Amino acid sequence: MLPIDSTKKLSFNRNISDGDLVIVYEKHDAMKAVKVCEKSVLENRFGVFKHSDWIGKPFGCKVSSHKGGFVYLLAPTPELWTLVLSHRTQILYIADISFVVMYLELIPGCVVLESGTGSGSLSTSLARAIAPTGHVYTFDFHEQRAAAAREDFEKTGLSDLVTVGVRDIQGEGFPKDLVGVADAVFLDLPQPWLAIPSAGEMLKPDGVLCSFSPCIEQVQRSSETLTSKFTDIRTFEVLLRTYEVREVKMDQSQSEEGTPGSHRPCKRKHRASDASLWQQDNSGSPVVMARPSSEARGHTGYLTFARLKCVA
Ligand SMILES: C[S@@+](CC[C@H](N)C(=O)[O-])C[C@H]1O[C@@H](n2cnc3c(N)ncnc32)[C@H](O)[C@@H]1O
Repeated sequence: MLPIDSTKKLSFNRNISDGDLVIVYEKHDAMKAVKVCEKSVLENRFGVFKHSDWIGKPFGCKVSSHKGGFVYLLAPTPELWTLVLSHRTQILYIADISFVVMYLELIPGCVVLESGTGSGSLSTSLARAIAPTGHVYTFDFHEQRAAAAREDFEKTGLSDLVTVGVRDIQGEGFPKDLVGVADAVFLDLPQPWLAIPSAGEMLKPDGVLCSFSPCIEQVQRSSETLTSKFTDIRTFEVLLRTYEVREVKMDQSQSEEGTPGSHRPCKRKHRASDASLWQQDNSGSPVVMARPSSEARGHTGYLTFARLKCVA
C-alpha cells in the first residue's frame, strides 16, 4: 500500500509552496521547469521574477516581473514535463504516450513494467495513470540514466509510484520476483524480441504488452517472437497533425474565398461540429483560422501491442 502522501503530491489543486516544481510558461514552445526557492529569482527577457512572490499563489496563476512582464506558473503535469525534461535519450511524445496508456488499459492500481527508462518521459504518464495504488517498475542498464530518472521522479513527486532498477533486460530478462505481477509491460529497446519471453512471464493472464520500435524490421522480428505466447498482435503508427490557430484580419474578398494554404473559413459562429474554424460575421473584423502547422511531427515509431494468451 502506498503512503497517502503520493495522492496529495499528484494533486495540483493547491497553492504553490517553497520547494515545489513549477513550469514557467512564456508560450507553448517556451517553457522551463523551475524549483521554487524563496530566496531565488528567475531572470528572462521579461524581467526579474522573485520566487517569494509566487509562494501561496495557485498553480496556473500569472505573475509579473519587476518591469511588468509576465509568465504563467503551471503545474508539472506529465503532458508539460514531457516537453521540458532534459533529453538524455530519444523520448516518447504525447501522441504515442496517449495511445500507449489507452491501449495498455491502464487504470489506478495497475502494475506496469517498463524498459528502458530512458529520460522517463513515458514513465511519468504511466505513473499518473496507475496512481495512487498501482506501481511502475522501470529498468535501464545505463546507471547514470537510471539515477537521473530517479532524481526526476523525486522532483515531479512520483517517486512513491515508480521504482527504477539498473538491469540488462535484453540479456537477463525482468527480475524473477516480478513473475506474474504485471498488468502491462512496455518495451522501448533496440532488440525487443530478446526481452519478449521474459515479459510474457511477468504478465498476468490476459495482460498486455507494447513494444515501440522505430523500424518495421524490428516490428517483424518482435511479432515473430510474440506469436508463440501472445494473441491479438497489432501494430500502429500514430501520425499527429497539429494545427495553428491564429486570429487574422481579412478584407471582404479574402473572406469570401478563404486564404491560400488554409481551410476556407466558415461563416457560422461557433458551430459545434466545426469548432476549429469560424469567423465573425462583419467583414474586416478579426477571423480565427486554423491551418496545418509547418512543424508537424512525422514518423516516430511503430507501436506493437499483443495480449498474453490465457492457458486454460
Ligand atoms: C529510447 S530510450 C527510452 C526512452 C523512454 N521510452 C522515454 O520515453 O523517455 C531507450 C533506453 O533503453 C536503454 N536500454 C538499451 N538496451 C537496454 C537493455 N538491454 N536493458 C535495459 N535498458 C536498455 C537505453 O539505455 C536507453 O536509455
